[in-house]
Amino acid sequence: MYHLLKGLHEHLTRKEEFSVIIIGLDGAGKTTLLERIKTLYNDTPGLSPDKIGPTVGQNTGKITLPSTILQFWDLGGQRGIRNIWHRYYDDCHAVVYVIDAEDRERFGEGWEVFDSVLSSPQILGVPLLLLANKQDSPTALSVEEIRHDYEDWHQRKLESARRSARYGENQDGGRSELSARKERIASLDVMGVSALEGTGVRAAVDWLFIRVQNSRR
Ligand SMILES: Nc1nc2c(ncn2[C@@H]2O[C@H](COP(=O)(O)OP(=O)(O)OP(=O)(O)O)[C@@H](O)[C@H]2O)c(=O)[nH]1
Ligand SMILES: [Mg+2]
Repeated sequence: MYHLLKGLHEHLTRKEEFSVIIIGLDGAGKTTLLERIKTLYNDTPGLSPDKIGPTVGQNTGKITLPSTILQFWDLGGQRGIRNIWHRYYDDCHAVVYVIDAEDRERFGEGWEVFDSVLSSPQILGVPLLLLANKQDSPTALSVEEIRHDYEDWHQRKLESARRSARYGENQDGGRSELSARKERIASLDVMGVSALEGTGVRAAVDWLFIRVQNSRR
């Protein structure tokens, strides 16, 4: 009887675990975000921002929510180590792409990388959240401005590719993939956060919590 009840209790209180990867250019604030999430949700606080250096490899963190565990993988964003991201794609349940909303000079590079993430077939159906970080800075672009900047960049890229007839139809696997990507951009969720101050971080975690439940794979 004891074992039966114990088993039942374990079954009823079991938590489902989901993996979330956090990617984006170096310096976007991914590790600061992960450590902020740990501080907000765990008893043991995460590292303070002044203790965080560039990530070579990965950092992990886990938080417990009602009936759910979110396991985060924060991956280094330096150019030379971005090519390991794809190894995490098969097993992730959500993707967070962080952009430094303050660093206008690197938007182009950020969108180029984001575009290759968007077109990765392994994560085509996986919830994807774009976070415009550093909203505490007076010079940061707002969520709307970030969205427009990406849409403009994408439009320009399509036009220049059309001129050289290399993008979309030919190189990227045909019309269906291009339209899947367009759909994805149209329904893209963008949220503003300050990893440094914690603003918007709970709203982003709520988004992840809801989206991973709704799209189990
Ligand atoms: N103002 C401001 N600065 C931030 C914020 N988040 C991160 N930073 C700063 O941005 C710099 C880079 O932050 P990291 O968290 O190390 O960036 P990362 O994306 O993990 O970089 P890699 O590990 O190299 O990929 C640090 O100086 C942070 O203090 C933010 O919300 N606001
Ligand atoms: Mg880092």
